[in-house]
Amino acid sequence: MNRMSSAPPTESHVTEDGRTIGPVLMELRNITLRFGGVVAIKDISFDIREGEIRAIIGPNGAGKSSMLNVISGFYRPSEGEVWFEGARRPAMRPYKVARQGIARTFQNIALFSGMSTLDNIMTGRITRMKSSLLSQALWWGPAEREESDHRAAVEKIIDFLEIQHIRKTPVGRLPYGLQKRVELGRALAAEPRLLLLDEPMAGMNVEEKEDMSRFILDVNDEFGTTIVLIEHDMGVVMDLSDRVVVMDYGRKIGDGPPEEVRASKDVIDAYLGVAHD
Ligand SMILES: Nc1ncnc2c1ncn2[C@@H]1O[C@H](COP(=O)(O)OP(=O)(O)OP(=O)(O)O)[C@@H](O)[C@H]1O
Repeated sequence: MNRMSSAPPTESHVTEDGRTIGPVLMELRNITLRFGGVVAIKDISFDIREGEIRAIIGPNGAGKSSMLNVISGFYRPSEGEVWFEGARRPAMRPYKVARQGIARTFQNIALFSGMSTLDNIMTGRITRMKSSLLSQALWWGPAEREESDHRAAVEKIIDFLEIQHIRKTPVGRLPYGLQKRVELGRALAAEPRLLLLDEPMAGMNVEEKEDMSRFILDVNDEFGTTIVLIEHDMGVVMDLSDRVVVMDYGRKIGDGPPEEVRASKDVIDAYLGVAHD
């Protein structure tokens, strides 16, 4: 499926499957990230357009998670700049980045296992809560009204992800695929503009992968959410993404629509391990 055509950074265009890809939402400019002597990312630049699904792929240790952490604001690059919505993003704490509309899921599930599906998704609303902790604790005035608004938003997500039947179940008792779906729900509860998914299909069986793929596409289609995902399953990457960044040893070795990247000799050599014709 060709879901992407190139367009200038300020212009929108419509994909073959009828989705609108807007102007550049985030730009990574010459990002280098060092951990002591280890250079995890070496001078990488790329952009992320509004409404697109952007994949980051590469072999183990290529620097994908490090890049996601730069995008999320968890890591500050050693060199280079992150531009978000047309402005250079200053160094800021992760919760401030979250308030800018960036949410993520993790490679290993990071839910509260003793809490219900509903309560876990509710924690995703924290960045949108306005009333003070004291008024929430006292269940006072504005806090009560706010709580019911948040509750309504969470119920919508539960319907959207088709998890009504497990809304009261402690997530630790759920099968893996459903836990990943709850984690997606928690990220969606923040109503992000940019959603970062770190290996959303890892450890899933075929059916669970199909379900997750469908939900990722639906989130993108229905809410217009821009999505960046790291994924090892090449079939999934090729089906879902508009554009793919390929990393190897901290460098960018490919960037473009999936079919273009798949045909690149550098990428085949580094990552796919497929014999050349
Ligand atoms: N916090 C850290 N401290 C030191 N080195 C790190 C740290 N995080 C990552 N690295 C190193 O940076 C490099 C890139 O790691 P990273 O986890 O970003 O790669 P990856 O592509 O996500 O790998 P994987 O697919 O295995 O998750 C590796 O050499 C790794 O050992």
